[in-house]
Amino acid sequence: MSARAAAVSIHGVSKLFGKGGVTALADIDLEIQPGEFVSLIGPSGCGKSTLLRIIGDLIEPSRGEAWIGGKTAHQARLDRDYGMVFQEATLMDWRTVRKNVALPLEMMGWAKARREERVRELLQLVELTGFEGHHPWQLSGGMQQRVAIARALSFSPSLILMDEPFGALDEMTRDRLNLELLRIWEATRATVVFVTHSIAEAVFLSSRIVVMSARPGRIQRIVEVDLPYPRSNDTREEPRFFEIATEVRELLRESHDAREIV
Ligand SMILES: Nc1ncnc2c1ncn2[C@@H]1O[C@H](COP(=O)(O)OP(=O)(O)OP(=O)(O)O)[C@@H](O)[C@H]1O
Repeated sequence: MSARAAAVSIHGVSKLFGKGGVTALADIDLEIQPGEFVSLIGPSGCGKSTLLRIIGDLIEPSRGEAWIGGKTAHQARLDRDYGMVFQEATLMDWRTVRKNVALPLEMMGWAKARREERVRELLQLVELTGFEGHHPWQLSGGMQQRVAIARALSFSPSLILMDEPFGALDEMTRDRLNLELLRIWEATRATVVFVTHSIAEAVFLSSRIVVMSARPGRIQRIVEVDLPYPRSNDTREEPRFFEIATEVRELLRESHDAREIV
């Protein structure tokens, strides 16, 4: 792997589901540099999750290639270069917070003492120290997502893939977790690819926003977000924040199903 390889490199990717079925993605080219925070936004069904899953080697493209840090997506998965977080926290209800976060490390055969040390660090990072012995059902939705984020970070992945991780949370909780996610991102220096339906969330978090159009899913435009990091709640009040949000909203309106976007 070359030191200068892109974190994600997508070349001519198309995805067709079933024979003569849905063309979910057509001719996607995208390069993401190490340490970037890139959001994918677009109308429902435009292929955001499909693209994220191709990057994560959960599904194969029908055409084209996905390279991760100079490796094939498949090799990157074998090397555990990914952390993944989905809309549902998918925690194991019968395991405590500590044991949920430790699960990938257990599967990799880490010794107990090393595992415990790592879990301690991770829970500190997501501000859940003190909740080690709780079960998922004793936590709020936002706390559960923080456990899922800690678990995804357990191997110190270089790439974190997030599919609407805060989509099921109320707006206040989402805003707070957005801030926390930026702090974690800055601390880990990982590359993040983030799927969202929320324009405000995309602008607040991202260094670039990939605006997609529907049927078949294509990249309509990539919007640079030139708001400086670290960002704070004040960032959401800046005129530049509104300008970029308006630009993204207008791009989405140009695309057919833009009314589905909130
Ligand atoms: N496993 C599958 N089999 C058949 N069609 C699929 C499959 N997965 C996705 N699709 C279709 O591919 C298209 C893109 O789906 P995808 O879930 O990637 O879109 P999305 O932009 O993430 O949507 P949403 O914003 O609603 O989550 C849709 O038309 C969907 O019905």
